[in-house]
Amino acid sequence: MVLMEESGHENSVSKKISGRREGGARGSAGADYREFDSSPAVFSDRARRSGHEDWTVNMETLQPDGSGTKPKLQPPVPITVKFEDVCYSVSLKPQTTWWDFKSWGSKIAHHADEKSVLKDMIGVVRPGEMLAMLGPSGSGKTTLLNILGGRVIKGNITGKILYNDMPYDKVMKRRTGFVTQDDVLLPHLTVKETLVYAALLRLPREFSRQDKIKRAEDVIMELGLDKCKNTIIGGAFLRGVSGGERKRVSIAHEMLIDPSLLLLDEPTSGLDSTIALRIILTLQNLARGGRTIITTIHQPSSVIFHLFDKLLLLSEGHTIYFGPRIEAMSYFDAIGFRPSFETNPADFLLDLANGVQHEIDPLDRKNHDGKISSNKTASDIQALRKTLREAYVETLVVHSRNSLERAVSITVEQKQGTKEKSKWPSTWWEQFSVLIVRSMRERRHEVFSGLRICQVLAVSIICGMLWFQSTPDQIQDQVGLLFFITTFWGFYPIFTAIFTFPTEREMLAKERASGMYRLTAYFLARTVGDLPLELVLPTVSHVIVYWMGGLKATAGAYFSSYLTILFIVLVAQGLGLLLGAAMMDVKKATTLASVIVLTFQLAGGYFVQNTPAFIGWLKYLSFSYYAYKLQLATQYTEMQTYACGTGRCLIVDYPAVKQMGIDRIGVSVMALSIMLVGYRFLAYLALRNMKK
Ligand SMILES: Nc1ncnc2c1ncn2[C@@H]1O[C@H](COP(=O)(O)OP(=O)(O)OP(=O)(O)O)[C@@H](O)[C@H]1O
Repeated sequence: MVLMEESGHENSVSKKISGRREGGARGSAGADYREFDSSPAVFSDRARRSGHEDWTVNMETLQPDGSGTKPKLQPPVPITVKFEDVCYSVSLKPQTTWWDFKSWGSKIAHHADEKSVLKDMIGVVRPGEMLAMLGPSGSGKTTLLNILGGRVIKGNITGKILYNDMPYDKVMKRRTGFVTQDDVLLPHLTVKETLVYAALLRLPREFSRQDKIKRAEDVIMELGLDKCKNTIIGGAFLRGVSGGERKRVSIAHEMLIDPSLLLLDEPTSGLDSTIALRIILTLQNLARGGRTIITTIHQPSSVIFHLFDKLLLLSEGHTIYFGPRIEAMSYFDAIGFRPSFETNPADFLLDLANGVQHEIDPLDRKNHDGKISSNKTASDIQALRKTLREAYVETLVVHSRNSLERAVSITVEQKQGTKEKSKWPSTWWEQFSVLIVRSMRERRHEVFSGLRICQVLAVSIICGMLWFQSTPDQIQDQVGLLFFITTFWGFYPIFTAIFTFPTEREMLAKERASGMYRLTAYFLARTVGDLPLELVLPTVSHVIVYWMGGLKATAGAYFSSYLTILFIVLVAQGLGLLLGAAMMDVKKATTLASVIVLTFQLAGGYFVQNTPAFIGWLKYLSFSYYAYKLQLATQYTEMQTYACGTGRCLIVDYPAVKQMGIDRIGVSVMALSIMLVGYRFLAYLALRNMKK
């Protein structure tokens, strides 16, 4: 009965879309659900019968051999993903803050609770198949997808996950595309820039630069992004492409490399039904080309539902169905659940996973618009979920376990390597140069934003006016100006550099997870790439302040003062990078930076001249101290004098200068050089240990 309903439903869908019929009458429900897995033969037969070929949306270029795309990508490597008894749990520690003593007590009193997120997940997806993971919100779809994509490191994972009977490794990483639920893209790049840079980084070395760009353009066409290719991606506060277009860019980003295994987290959420269908059709076409596709999906339309080959239905972290999509309804019919009125099978299955079964009230059955009732009490919901879980486990015991090949455990797997050598898609130098250009393009708006320019110009002009044409005779004012220049350019860059890594954290994690580039290439490109832009503002400011402020008008003094400013900017930038990379949280990093900035400023040698011995060492940590000393040395000589009382005194004897001294310049240069390299090196280490 249900089988007929399902077939009927499929027919009506097929008719609506393509006028073709899908599937035919099948055997009894029990007999139908004899396979845990669908064999390739059965699958390809099904694919032929599905008759969806004429739905194609400009798919020619996505043929398995890459026809229509020049040059040809390697044909996909067939990948079978098997997972068995996969469990995932996380420990929920009580929230403790160091300043809240009460929370310490609660931490001691309560042991961390283990939260089971996934329990005994089992399944297999073969090349050519598209698996949909369906389930209510919070049922564990994203978590399982992340685990299958090798992207979960926190928590406790047990079970077996194999890719062609091998563990997940670097080779697999580069064959895998992963589209996250939130689109992780650089907001200031255009669609075309985003995809061209991705192509340059991700496509194999055999491709020439022109070929890579051509591939990006082809994918833009395939995903219908041509109209918006020159529009910026945008973000929360920056108008860019639409949500649907952004999602398609994320998918295009992965499709560029023509991955053999493609994982997608809710690729259709927030899209209208036509675009959603188009995306799923694209994925189906990719699968037909021999790829393995695994996607989570929230609430598919019936049309979309019928495009999936396999279905994994989750309920509260448990599987309640895994198998061919076409057999899902017959399975539930066989265990006593069938829709009592015509409905989208996906809705029916989602309701079941939610522990709800809608029925037309028998008393109203005669009425055409009969009332829909559902057994919704909490205990009923739990009972239904339990029944479904148990029924699935029972079915699994009888039918399916044997069809999954046994494999070594996940812990053993991780120690084994694959024989195939992992290769970076591009050379270090290529990675560096693409990343440097990308980073400069992404930041061009930021660095030259009108606001920043106005800010620096305003401060410089005000500063120039306040100290207008000062002379060494006004020694107190002039050393004040030198200290101000040092502190301003010593701290301003910290607060811009702090944002560098935390704001790109997700991007970095995503790109590193897909093996796009080496961390050294990214790190150097990100830090070196910003330099020319970061150095323009201090250059402009220095011209204004130096000449308005009446500082020493010789080329030697001007340029050495200028180089000192650039030096301090670089050191401060390094400290900002370190704080950002170590904290990976802008709020925390800025708070810590403000404490450090104040400490360095106070210990810089201008405000306090007689520091107590126990804290006197602090100045040696302050880069302001060394930079201020260098600035003094650029302006004054040993024998230079200033007007004091009725006569003239040596500048080196003026208290603020005397306690700093203008000798031993080499030590200051050395100290700043160590900081310049040291902060960056520590920042790199912090980035390397960044939690995903
Ligand atoms: N690291 C973690 N710490 C605490 N809870 C976690 C963690 N990872 C997952 N969970 C919990 O596991 C459950 C499943 O989350 P998951 O994001 O996989 O659900 P989902 O089915 O993808 O939901 P949605 O459709 O809303 O995205 C949620 O209750 C989530 O809060």
